[in-house]
Amino acid sequence: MVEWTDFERATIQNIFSKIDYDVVGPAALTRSDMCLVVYPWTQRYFAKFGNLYNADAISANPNVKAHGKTVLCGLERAVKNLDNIKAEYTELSVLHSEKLQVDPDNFLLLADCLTVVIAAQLGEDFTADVHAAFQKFLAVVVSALRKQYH
Ligand code: HEM
Repeated sequence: MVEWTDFERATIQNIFSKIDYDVVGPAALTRSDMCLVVYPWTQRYFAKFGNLYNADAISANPNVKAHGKTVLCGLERAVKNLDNIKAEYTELSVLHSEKLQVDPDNFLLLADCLTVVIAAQLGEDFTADVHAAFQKFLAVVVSALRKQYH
């Protein structure tokens, strides 16, 4: 069972209330310094999304953009269920492991990309304490996503 301080709860809720899902999710996947570009092996999971030929193609790809928002909506479920993230993510974990066969090391890469984009969005509000709370949230999310891997 993960314990959250009041500060951590408030900080995580606050971050998600401030960010624009249509911007942050897609940016974390597609910005030229972000996940699908910097870690090109992550592209193999998205073959059906069409043209991922180079950074420009990736950032213009509407399927990838839509998926960025899907990931943020997935994270929102965790924010709304901070005390029960593992249970909330059971199906998502099974999906990524059994059906999509995503190498779970990639979760951390995407988590880091999200952190960079959110830090840029929050600017000076992204203090060391906020960073620590967000990092903890992502660690719990990643651990929940890994839960159903055998
Ligand atoms: C923070 C980590 C992540 C979260 C919260 C997350 C969340 C989600 C969600 C909510 C879906 C949609 C599930 C559904 O349709 O029921 C999804 C699908 C998917 N995810 Fe993830 N994901 C994460 C990391 C990753 C990573 C790192 C990869 C691969 C490198 C990946 C690959 C996929 C693929 C290929 C799909 C299916 C896309 C499609 O067919 O439309 N995910 N993910």
